[in-house]
Amino acid sequence: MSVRTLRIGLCGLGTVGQGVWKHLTADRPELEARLGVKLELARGAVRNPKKRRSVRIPASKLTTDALAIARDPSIDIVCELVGGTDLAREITLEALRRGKVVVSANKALICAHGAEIFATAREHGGRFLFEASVAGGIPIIKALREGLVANRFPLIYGILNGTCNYILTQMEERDAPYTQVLGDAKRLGYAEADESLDVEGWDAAHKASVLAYLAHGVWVRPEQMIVEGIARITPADFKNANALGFGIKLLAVIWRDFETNELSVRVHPTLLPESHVVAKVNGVFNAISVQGDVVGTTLYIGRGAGQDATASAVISDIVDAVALLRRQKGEMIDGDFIETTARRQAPPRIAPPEHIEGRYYLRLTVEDKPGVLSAIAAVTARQHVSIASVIQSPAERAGAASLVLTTHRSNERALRNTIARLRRLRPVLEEPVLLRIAEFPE
Ligand SMILES: NC(=O)C1=CN([C@@H]2O[C@H](COP(=O)(O)OP(=O)(O)OC[C@H]3O[C@@H](n4cnc5c(N)ncnc54)[C@H](OP(=O)(O)O)[C@@H]3O)[C@@H](O)[C@H]2O)C=CC1
Ligand SMILES: N[C@@H](CCO)C(=O)O
Repeated sequence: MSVRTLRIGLCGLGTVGQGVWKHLTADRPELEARLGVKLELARGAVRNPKKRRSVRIPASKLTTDALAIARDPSIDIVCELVGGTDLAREITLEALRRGKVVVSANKALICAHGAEIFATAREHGGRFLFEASVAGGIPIIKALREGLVANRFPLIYGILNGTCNYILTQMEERDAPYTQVLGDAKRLGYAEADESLDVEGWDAAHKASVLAYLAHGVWVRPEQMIVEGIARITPADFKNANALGFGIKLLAVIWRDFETNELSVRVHPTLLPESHVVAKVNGVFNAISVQGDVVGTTLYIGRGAGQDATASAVISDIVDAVALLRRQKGEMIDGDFIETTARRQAPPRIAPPEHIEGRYYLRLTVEDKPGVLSAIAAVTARQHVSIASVIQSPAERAGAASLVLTTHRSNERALRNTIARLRRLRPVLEEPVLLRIAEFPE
């Protein structure tokens, strides 16, 4: 019996694409023996074919026309690794309309166009696989969709951006300047082509949107989330957090109250108790805690970005794609691909800010003179925000003091109102810095 050859097209041969090319080339004999097919890295699309790359790719296989790969009838599996949402959407839809399997690492694309992509796949018998889109090498999509299918998920939280975790770790451990560490993260291939997506929290928001869809069956847009990045965190915040017994992590939190049927999705720098396992996850590593109503808490840790970890996830999807393609199309049934683990129940509503509760850390740079603290306390009191502790230290600017307040339990609405009023106080010299204090179980 002749062995079937499956042809793979890689749209994008940057950090991730070259990793896939490298490892698939090295592992091909082993994979082919296991899968019972021949795998051919048939074509690759790039913007600049003359660019030097870390893998050797015959010029005859390269094109600048990524859509030609999506439309090529001889290509069975299309890997969309160009990034962005415009060309990436076109590649994905063109390939799915032809019944191909599309493998993607592109969380921005899924967050913006996931509903359209899944609908197109369903309509045309294509398949869309996206393990690499969340948490790099951690198989969190498989865990949610397959391993935890028996569960509902009241709480999913964790570190979803490797670049930010790398930056925060380096700032805390080495006292390294923010811009220098960001430059290192870019050189190491962790950061997005537009690094503001990382440091402003949007990349983690895109990933949280993908996880929220898998867990709850609704697409939550970034505008419906609280999204705050790490750019305003200073070495003083690490010092203050340490003094209070905390570390600082950029966390994504997906919380659902099944009684009120409300859902909130947010991304923000968070103070985590130093003893918390997620607080100890450093560098480019990601960590995701998933609380299931049947299983309890499960935790996933691994490299969240970078060439090899991401290639590992893409290759796992390619292997799944081979299994899907080996089955007769006519025999495919809905159940062989579970799109979301969410139950068939009324979709959740987005929780209003007054229902999102927690404790807060507020850093203010203020004039160092009598009456300032009481003016600030009057504002918090009017918003029913109760202060738990105050740390005062000299600020960097002359004549100013840095005030760090921590609060008892309050809510997002009250804190928003508090900050809006504090901004208007004359002795408050800079934009307040607000961090959340985690209250998660271990
Ligand atoms: N880097 C990482 O750690 C991770 C990245 N991802 C995601 O993977 C995807 C790819 O990321 P990454 O590899 O880092 O990105 P890169 O910027 O390194 O690579 C992008 C690739 O796409 C090619 N490309 C861009 N525009 C076009 C175009 N118009 N036509 C043809 N080719 C084009 C580029 O060509 P050329 O090389 O000629 O410029 C390059 O090869 C993104 O969606 C990203 O979010 C997901 C997980 C981890
Ligand atoms: N820029 C992303 C890549 C992985 O999705 C990160 O740093 O996490």
